[in-house]
Amino acid sequence: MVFASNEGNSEVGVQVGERLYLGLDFGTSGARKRKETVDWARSWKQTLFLLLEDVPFHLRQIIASISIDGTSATTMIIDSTTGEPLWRPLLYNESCSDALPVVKSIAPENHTVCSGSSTLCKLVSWWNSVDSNKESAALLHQADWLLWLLHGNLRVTDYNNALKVGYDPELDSYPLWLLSQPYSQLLPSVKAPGTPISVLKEDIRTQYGFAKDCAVCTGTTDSIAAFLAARATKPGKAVTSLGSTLAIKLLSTSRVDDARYGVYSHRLDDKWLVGGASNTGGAVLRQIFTDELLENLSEQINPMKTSPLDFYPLPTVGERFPIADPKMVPRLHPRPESDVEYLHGILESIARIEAKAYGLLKDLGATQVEEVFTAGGGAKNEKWTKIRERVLGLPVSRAIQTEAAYGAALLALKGAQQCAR
Ligand SMILES: Nc1ncnc2c1ncn2[C@@H]1O[C@H](COP(=O)(O)OP(=O)(O)O)[C@@H](O)[C@H]1O
Ligand SMILES: O=C(CO)[C@H](O)[C@H](O)COP(=O)(O)O
Repeated sequence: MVFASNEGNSEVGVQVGERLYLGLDFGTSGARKRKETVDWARSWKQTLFLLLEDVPFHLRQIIASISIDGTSATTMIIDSTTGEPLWRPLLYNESCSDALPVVKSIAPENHTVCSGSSTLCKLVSWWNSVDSNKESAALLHQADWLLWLLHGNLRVTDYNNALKVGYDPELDSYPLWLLSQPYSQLLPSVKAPGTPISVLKEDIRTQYGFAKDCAVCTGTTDSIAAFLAARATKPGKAVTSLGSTLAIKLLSTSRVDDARYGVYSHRLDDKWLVGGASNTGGAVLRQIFTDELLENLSEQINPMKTSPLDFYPLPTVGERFPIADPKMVPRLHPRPESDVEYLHGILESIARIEAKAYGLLKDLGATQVEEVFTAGGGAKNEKWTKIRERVLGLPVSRAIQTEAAYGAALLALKGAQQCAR
């Protein structure tokens, strides 16, 4: 949870008349409860209200707007009247490859939806597996559903979250091949990220003491929120989010989409955020080392030395980008005796995947990457930054704001500015 202020910083020392803008990150570990929690929807809802309670009471009255980011392609099938889930949420990295042949038969070749983990595959998989509730169902993404709990208007999303269900952000509409399907009635209406939808619901506002005019605005995906937080505005600037996964976003003047490699382009105003998300990243590190050990071992690494170890670190079977292969097997052997060498090999192997990813974006026609900012938990690892700089052959630095929640707060600010017009 992060506040942005109209004074341009994220400190919460408040001046008279100042307003604050609240961003909540429901990224992979941002606002998740424990791993063993099975009822995701209940857990997210509880966490949302715990976060509202965590906002210091004296600040609640001056919060002008709220926005939320969530994991991309985390799909909820809900009752269109009550908003209650009709099915368990299908998480961002789940693959519904049973629906892939059908989706491939209706979508253009190599379209972003042609991946088992796309929102559209999840929708089609659900549609084909149930007999009841089809008429009353609606589709929302994780961030949309949480925002609905705050503003009460069902069936609204943003064009970033809608990308993987097939929304075309260039045409600003769902394509005809999608609208002609029987399940198109489930699709939410689409707004730009940071669009004010409504004021905070009366009961929540009075219970928690928020202001009467507190606006709830559309959100975005977690890695776009991390990009926004880094405030990179020129084509050629990129953000690598080293969280549980490794997500890459490069600001480009040209749009590139190719499901064969898990590459897609999100719209960012009049430009494109080209990239993809690999399943490598911090989750696999956490399977092997504690965060404390990671820090200690990293200190002993000489980042100027090339590691001869060639791994493909994945937490489980399956990769999305730069190789889209749901059957890819993790490669983390041979494990050397020295844990420092082992970690060095893993960090360097992840850096090689990152380098391959940026190389691929260039080959597919995106603007050439010039500089990489890092967000997420891995951003604090200076040795890793040095390794990545050597392997990528590019300047790499930690973003000034590494929290995706800050990007969501910037969207809340954008929404509040629209309200003020
Ligand atoms: N010193 C470190 N070096 C590299 N990675 C780290 C370090 N400390 C934590 N991490 C990784 O950061 C990840 C958490 O980052 P975060 O941005 O919170 O992830 P998420 O995508 O889940 O929101 C963990 O998976 C952990 O392995
Ligand atoms: O891997 C993820 C989980 O942290 C990201 O949510 C995700 O897949 C990246 O998607 P997008 O590029 O659509 O934001």
